[in-house]
Amino acid sequence: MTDRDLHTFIAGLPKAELHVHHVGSASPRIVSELAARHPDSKVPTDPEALVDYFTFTDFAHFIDVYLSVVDLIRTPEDVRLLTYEVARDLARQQVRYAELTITPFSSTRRGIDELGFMAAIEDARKAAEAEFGTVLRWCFDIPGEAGLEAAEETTRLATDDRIRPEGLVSFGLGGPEIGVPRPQFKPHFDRAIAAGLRSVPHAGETTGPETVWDALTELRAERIGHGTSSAQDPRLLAHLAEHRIPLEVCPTSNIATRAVRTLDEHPIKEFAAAGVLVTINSDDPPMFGTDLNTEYAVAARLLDLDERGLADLAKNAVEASFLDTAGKARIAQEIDTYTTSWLAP
Ligand SMILES: Nc1ncnc2c1ncn2[C@@H]1O[C@H](CCC(=O)c2cccc(C(=O)O)c2)[C@@H](O)[C@H]1O
Ligand SMILES: [Zn+2]
Repeated sequence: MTDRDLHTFIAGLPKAELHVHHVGSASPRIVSELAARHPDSKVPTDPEALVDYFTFTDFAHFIDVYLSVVDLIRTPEDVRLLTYEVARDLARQQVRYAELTITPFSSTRRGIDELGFMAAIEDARKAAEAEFGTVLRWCFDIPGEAGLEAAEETTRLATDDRIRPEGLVSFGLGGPEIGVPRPQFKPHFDRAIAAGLRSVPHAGETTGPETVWDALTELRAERIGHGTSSAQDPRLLAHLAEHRIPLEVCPTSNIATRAVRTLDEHPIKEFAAAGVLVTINSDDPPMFGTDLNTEYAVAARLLDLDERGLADLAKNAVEASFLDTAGKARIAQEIDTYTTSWLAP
């Protein structure tokens, strides 16, 4: 298969995305529009200048820049625009289903009314499903570095029946890991799980495998965001494989935040060799100069996959998703039909 064929195949392949951040998905077009609405911001309005602005020296720098984009989102209408446009970008890549990680605390602490925020994301979700056919679900994450107040507020927004949005399926934990031990959030995850949410913390992105163990044992993680450092612990890899706990792998993100030095050093091969269920994701695509299709092409190169291998990778994400059985079967069938017809003589 030529590179061109590979890209064409991936572009048409029906996909699910499990690890992509709401604000981190704001394209240069969306960022420019928001920056123009709020001209006092330090974020450049010129899409070309954004390329430099989105070049990071380390993970902490990435979070600083990320929060400057969060500062651009000030009204429920900003939230609606962002969400709807993100869904449009996903639909263009044949993403049929996406679990979008949203940090409601960052918006409510900046003064957006909580019910207005929830109404805006739900309005965009319904419009996107009707107009683009892309199904969106939400993961509300705790920005761990903001501490227990943020954890408490995120848990309240995710579990209060008068507030929590219909599309919410899971509960996460993001931001820096260094100096932010996972076990302190056990009570919050316990409450979220009791309220029917699935546990999907980031872990092992910027710290070692012990953080992944903490996510599993303390936060009862059903999937792990990144889990990059799991490769350093063969017993952990065996545990992930045996218990079918998927990793949400985001290769280009790990290079952009300097969590991994080069793509060739990325541990995705070790994960696959250990039998871990690997899913491919884009994390904060425009900030990392990527998109989901590009991440599939990267995975194809690193794992040496042909069309059937890529289709299996796409089906991993469907299997690891929080869709119901019928929803999973529908997308998996679509992937098979597409692949069979592509390969037909
Ligand atoms: N690759 C990533 N790995 C980890 N997280 C990632 C990644 N990409 C995006 N995020 C997001 O970054 C946010 C960080 C927000 C944060 O730390 C913070 C700290 C103090 C105050 C405030 C505030 O709002 O005032 C926010 C997280 O909520 C998460 O959703
Ligand atoms: Zn992430």
